Amino acid sequence: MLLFDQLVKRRGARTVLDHVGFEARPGRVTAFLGPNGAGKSSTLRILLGLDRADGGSALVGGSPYRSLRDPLRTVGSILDGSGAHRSRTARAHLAWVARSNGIPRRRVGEVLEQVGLADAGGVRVGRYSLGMGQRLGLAAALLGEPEALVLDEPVNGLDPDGIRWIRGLLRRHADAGGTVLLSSHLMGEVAGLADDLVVIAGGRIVKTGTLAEVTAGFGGLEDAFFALTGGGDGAGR
Ligand SMILES: Nc1ncnc2c1ncn2[C@@H]1O[C@H](COP(=O)(O)OP(=O)(O)OP(=O)(O)O)[C@@H](O)[C@H]1O
Repeated sequence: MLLFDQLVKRRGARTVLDHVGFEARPGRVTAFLGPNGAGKSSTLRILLGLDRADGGSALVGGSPYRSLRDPLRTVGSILDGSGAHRSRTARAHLAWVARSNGIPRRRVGEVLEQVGLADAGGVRVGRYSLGMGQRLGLAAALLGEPEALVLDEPVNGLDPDGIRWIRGLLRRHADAGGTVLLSSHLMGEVAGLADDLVVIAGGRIVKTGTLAEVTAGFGGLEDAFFALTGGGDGAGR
């Protein structure tokens, strides 16, 4: 379970997160939807201990990320690409992440297989396409077999096959009891995948609910999204 409660973040005089509160529950895929600049990455960065909130809390299974004993075994994440050095091979990168987190080496081969990079594990990351980089980021997120996955714009750079593949992977993770939270600024991507939607605009949560609940009274998710987010104007205040 991922729980955000009254989260406030200020940057200078601007409030970029204004009492953001929602939850992502086990067994569900939760999509965090909003236009560019709405506050999705800021929210996820606080959850993952990369940034501090000015108010409120963000908890992973009841604890702040920084106090987790085994973070990679609790929550796997993708933020800002794979984080791998260009001169390293994918296998070497994953082996390093595994070693520094006490994760058995055998997991490296398993996750490469799981994300469809088994044949590209020996290739330097600098030669990877955008889509391969996304797969590598997901491999690192899966290394510790975490209960929760937190993915910032995971389908960016994936082709239609890749999008179908990641949908299946996230669906299986949730069906096995895991928690999945993914952000997106493209509603079409999440329509066929998410159980629950959380819509943010201008640093405020404007709607939460199931796909049916969020789209009720609108022509579809796209109409709902534009109506709720004010036509895509997500610039904070
Ligand atoms: N390091 C920073 N310094 C100053 N302002 C920032 C910083 N990071 C984000 N912001 C601002 O905070 C607001 C929220 O940005 P954030 O990246 O969280 O939005 P987002 O919903 O993830 O958008 P995108 O889809 O473009 O990544 C924006 O107005 C952005 O310009």
